[in-house]
Amino acid sequence: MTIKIAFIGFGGVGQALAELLYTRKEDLFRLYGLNTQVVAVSDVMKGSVYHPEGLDIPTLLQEVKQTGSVSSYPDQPGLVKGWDSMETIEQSNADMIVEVTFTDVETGQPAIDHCKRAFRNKKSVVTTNKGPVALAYHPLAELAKENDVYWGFEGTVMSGTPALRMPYTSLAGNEISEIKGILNGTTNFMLTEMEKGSTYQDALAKAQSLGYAEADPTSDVEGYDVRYKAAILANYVMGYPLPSNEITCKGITELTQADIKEASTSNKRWKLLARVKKEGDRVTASVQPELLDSDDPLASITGPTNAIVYDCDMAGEIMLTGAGAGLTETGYSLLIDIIDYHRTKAPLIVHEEDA
Ligand SMILES: NC(=O)C1=CN([C@@H]2O[C@H](COP(=O)(O)OP(=O)(O)OC[C@H]3O[C@@H](n4cnc5c(N)ncnc54)[C@H](OP(=O)(O)O)[C@@H]3O)[C@@H](O)[C@H]2O)C=CC1
Ligand SMILES: N[C@@H](CC=O)C(=O)O
Repeated sequence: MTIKIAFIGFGGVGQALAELLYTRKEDLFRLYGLNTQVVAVSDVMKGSVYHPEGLDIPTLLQEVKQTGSVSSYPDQPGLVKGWDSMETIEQSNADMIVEVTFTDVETGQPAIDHCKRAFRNKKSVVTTNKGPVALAYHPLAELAKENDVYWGFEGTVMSGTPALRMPYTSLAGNEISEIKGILNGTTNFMLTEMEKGSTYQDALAKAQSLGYAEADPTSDVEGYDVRYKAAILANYVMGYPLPSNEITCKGITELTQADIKEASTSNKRWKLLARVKKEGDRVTASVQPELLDSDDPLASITGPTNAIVYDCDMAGEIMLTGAGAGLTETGYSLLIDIIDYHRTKAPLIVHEEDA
């Protein structure tokens, strides 16, 4: 059973997943009977290449590293170059679209249209792009269902840490009255670096170089990235259609080094917190820096690590902590979804070479 995969977007996260699919290939087959084949990559600046019988992952990664583009992938019979994202989604023989373009914090595009086009063409989608889930969860979930395809988005909240699957599976049956947490790796990393004496600009540059920040880091530092994550938690975990523009949002841009120093002299720490609260039939959410006592479990979360606390009526408070950003970690989140897809959908797929 082979799952044919097309990458839409081939930046840090896309390349990290490609690397995992290659290096873990034998284990994935041995452990889960999972076989994958990358048939297409389509990226704006890094070019586009498609072969119905599969592309060689080390060659793809090497071409991107050496030339900045997959357009230099060696020509061979059947190879197609130059398809844009929509042509790749529609015309390739991929079963699964890996949507890893940048997250647009205003419109969620072009990722929303990529998901729609894929579902209408009976293709499943796994994504770490927050836009489609934060802005269009309900219509997209409906469309995926109508077309009997899979939609996975574990990495949209806390990267490879199972912040969405855990409440869905392991906390099932609880009434969750509040979800709060540190949900952005870049800003938590920056606050930690600034506590150690780094300037705001140096801390941001370091977060960018480590692959934690968004393509436009304004999304991180102004809190828009966390606002999307809070919307995802409200819509997906709490089942409430909370529009992201109804979530009050303040980032860390007004926090100075003096504020951070003053907090630590009084045994406190600034953290950028999201809170999603259920009150009666309503769910409300906020994103803002909060001053926490140093004995608060969330105060001890440093660097790019994130943490989330689910306030459950039966299980009590459950806290989950782990990576909030990072290329391998986020690539891994897509792999979790692909394995899940394989477990639920793959028995339906039969390609000629499997028969
Ligand atoms: N990095 C992380 O730790 C995490 C990232 N995410 C999310 O994962 C996604 C990918 O992140 P990351 O890989 O770091 O981001 P990058 O900016 O490295 O990669 C995004 C890629 O998408 C490409 N792209 C943009 N628009 C299109 C389009 N219309 N068609 C095809 N390709 C397009 C860009 O092309 P080019 O630049 O060549 O123009 C770029 O190569 C983002 O949505 C991000 O929010 C989620 C969790 C953690
Ligand atoms: N830029 C984001 C990436 C993950 O969503 C972050 O820093 O958390």
